[in-house]
Amino acid sequence: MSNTHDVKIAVIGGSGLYHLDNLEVIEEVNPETPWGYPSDKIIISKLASGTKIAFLARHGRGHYLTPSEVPQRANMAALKHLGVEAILAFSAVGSLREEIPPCDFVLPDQLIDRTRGQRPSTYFGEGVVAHAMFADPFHEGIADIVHKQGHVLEFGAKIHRKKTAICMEGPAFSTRAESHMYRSWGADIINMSALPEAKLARECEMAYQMVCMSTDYDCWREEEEAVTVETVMQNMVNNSTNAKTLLMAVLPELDQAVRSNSLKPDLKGSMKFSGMTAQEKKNPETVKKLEYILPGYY
Ligand SMILES: CSC[C@H]1O[C@H](OP(=O)(O)O)[C@H](O)[C@@H]1O
Ligand SMILES: Nc1ncnc2[nH]cnc12
Repeated sequence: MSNTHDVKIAVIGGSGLYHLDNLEVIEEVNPETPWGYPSDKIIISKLASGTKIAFLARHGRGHYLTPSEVPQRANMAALKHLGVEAILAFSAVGSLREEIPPCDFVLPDQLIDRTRGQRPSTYFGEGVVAHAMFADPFHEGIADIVHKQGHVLEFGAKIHRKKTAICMEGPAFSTRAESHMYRSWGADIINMSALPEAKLARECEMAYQMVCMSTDYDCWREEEEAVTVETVMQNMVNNSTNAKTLLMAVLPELDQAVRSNSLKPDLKGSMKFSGMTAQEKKNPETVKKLEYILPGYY
């Protein structure tokens, strides 16, 4: 595994968050993985403290990939191969709850899948079968660290945790009937990006937490105008300032936790015993591809 960059933390920027400011850029990398190239070049930067972070714009800088087109297997594989162990994944979300107004932040702990099977969502198959544990799709230890720094948020924004996200296919927004249905299912926020990103991070044994930024009330609130890209991007101006402030507050403790191996739960090694396929039945080509993310496992 190439750990030459010594970068253990990655930040994924979503809609409206295409770069981080005021960081010393060390290098831009564009690795070809066995699943193709990532969404864009990965920017490796250094904080004043010396902490390095990798930044990847999920839809590409200039936003040219729809949520369904994001090469999520390549994105997660490239980060894993760089040596990343923890990911803060920012996402613009619609709120399905009165108490989560636009500009509030949310750390979900649960996830409902409403994607349509169009997105490659696993590194397994083609002759190597394995099943990752996914009961808790986000990382509680990272959520604890982020939540503790919620007080730095400006513009009156609050931070919520232990909420349920729903990930839809898009790219069109939901109908009112769907929005009401998601509320009745217990979902609190909605986006188009959490899956398969969270699942692939788990297969790569990387600790992954989405940091969601509310941009709108979707379309369930009859008295409110239904969500448009214009509303989302207006609120993303404040959200993106808050995301950068929060990040700077969170990184020192997260870096310390990752480097001292004290981030819990520890996912390292979790995929080692998840394989089902008999040695003699494994497809050597797939085994070779998997070496890129989980060397020596299969
Ligand atoms: C521009 S509104 C819909 C779009 O915004 C979110 O993107 P991201 O999660 O990358 O911030 C949402 O998931 C949709 O892709
Ligand atoms: N209402 C919404 N539905 C899906 N994804 C979103 N991202 C931001 N707002 C959204």
